[in-house]
Amino acid sequence: MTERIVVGAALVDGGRLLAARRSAPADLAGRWELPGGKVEEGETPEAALVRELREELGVDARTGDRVPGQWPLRPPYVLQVWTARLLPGSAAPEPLQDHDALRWLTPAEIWDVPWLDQDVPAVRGVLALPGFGTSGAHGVPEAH
Ligand SMILES: Nc1nc2c([nH]c(=O)n2[C@H]2C[C@H](O)[C@@H](COP(=O)(O)OP(=O)(O)OP(=O)(O)O)O2)c(=O)[nH]1
Repeated sequence: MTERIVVGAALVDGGRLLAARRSAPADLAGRWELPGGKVEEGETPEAALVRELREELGVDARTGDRVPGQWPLRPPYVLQVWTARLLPGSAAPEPLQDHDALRWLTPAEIWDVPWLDQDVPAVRGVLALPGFGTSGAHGVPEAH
């Protein structure tokens, strides 16, 4: 079976990570995830992430470094994560599609929400990024 990629964004702003609560399907609703979605045929993961963030949250974002690793989801999907930042002038994220709540979490708050089980190792990877929690050093330089 060919592996298919789901991309998740480690969207960081002011030293906080954006977490999104899923509103569907029923078995995932109420749990928290990294916003993102399935990479479409012929699309790069980075382009898919920018598209998904626009569709789901109404934001303009750019991707930075990839968080090392990949995590199995329901076959054939695997989760890969990229750091991302809002572009200057972007709207603030809103839960437009797939989510019913958003939270910006400091590193100390990161385990305050019930992440999807399969996201826990990915979120650990985000926490391990050099400098996460100290402004401006998340693998994505500040946009100017
Ligand atoms: N976006 C996202 N999806 C995740 C995460 N963890 C996880 O298990 N998933 C699952 C939920 C879904 O079954 C699948 C991604 O599907 P999606 O519904 O977000 O993707 P999509 O926007 O492309 O939706 P669609 O084309 O299927 O309607 O991966 C995560 O951190 N982020």
